Amino acid sequence: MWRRVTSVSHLTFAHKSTVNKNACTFKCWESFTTEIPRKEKTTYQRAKTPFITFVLGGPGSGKGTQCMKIVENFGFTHLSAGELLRREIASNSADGIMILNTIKEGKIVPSELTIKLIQKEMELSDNYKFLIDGFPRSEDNRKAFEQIFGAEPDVVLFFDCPEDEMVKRVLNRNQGRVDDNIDTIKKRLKVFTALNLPVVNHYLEKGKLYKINGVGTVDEIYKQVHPVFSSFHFEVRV
Ligand SMILES: Nc1ncnc2c1ncn2[C@@H]1O[C@H](COP(=O)(O)OP(=O)(O)O)[C@@H](O)[C@H]1O
Ligand SMILES: Nc1ccn([C@H]2C[C@H](O)[C@@H](COP(=O)(O)OP(=O)(O)O)O2)c(=O)n1
Ligand SMILES: [Mg+2]
Repeated sequence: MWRRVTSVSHLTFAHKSTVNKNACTFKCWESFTTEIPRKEKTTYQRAKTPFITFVLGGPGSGKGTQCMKIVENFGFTHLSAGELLRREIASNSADGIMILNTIKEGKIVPSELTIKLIQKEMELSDNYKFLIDGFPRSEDNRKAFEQIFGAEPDVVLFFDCPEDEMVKRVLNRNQGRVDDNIDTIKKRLKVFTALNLPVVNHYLEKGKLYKINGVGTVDEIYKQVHPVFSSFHFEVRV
């Protein structure tokens, strides 16, 4: 269910993909009715233009879980910034200790480092559809990405979830993560409010934000997510 919650605007900024350029779009869509605007038939696959989705939301808001369903249904490649950083720690790379200490403190790793890891994965992939999960987490992340890639995302999903629900989920996550403890979670929530919400507001103003109610069962939440992508006429897997 979707409804328009803010005014109409034209996208006039520089964009790598020509498909959405100057397209008339709405500032923000919030789940309310299943009717969301049908995008014109796209040529993403033929053109191999990267289709970039940023997946935002606080810790435990369900980003990774919903990304798995988008991958299953629409064949995206899922790049979790946090997962790439954890892999870097595990590989004992030169930056590993710094990344570990940053994550333990609930802080944000320097943008250039995270972007380098994302970029490497994108270059290794044959796919053109990417979910970049947990990125950008700050205005600095966002600006550095735009500068390095010379592109903006096509879609930004934002999983809106109350803090108490996020804390409950993170404490039950059981993945042995160094940052899934109450002290670090409190710090991460503060960092989320201070640094990530400005990014959310930026994309709201740009007309790219799809705000998803992150409370409910996984399937209930995915029912709000699916129409965002079907509106782009990607092939749906059966
Ligand atoms: N809708 C939901 N209801 C209850 N638990 C959920 C829901 N979605 C995800 N979870 C669980 O909550 C935890 C955090 O989800 P996750 O997808 O890892 O969130 P994020 O990537 O935003 O931190 C995981 O253990 C996951 O299985
Ligand atoms: N863009 C990013 C993404 C994650 N990080 C660091 C800081 C985050 O607290 C941790 C974990 O991120 P991750 O996205 O895996 O966390 P959640 O799935 O939201 O619980 O990684 C970062 O520094 N910069
Ligand atoms: Mg995650």
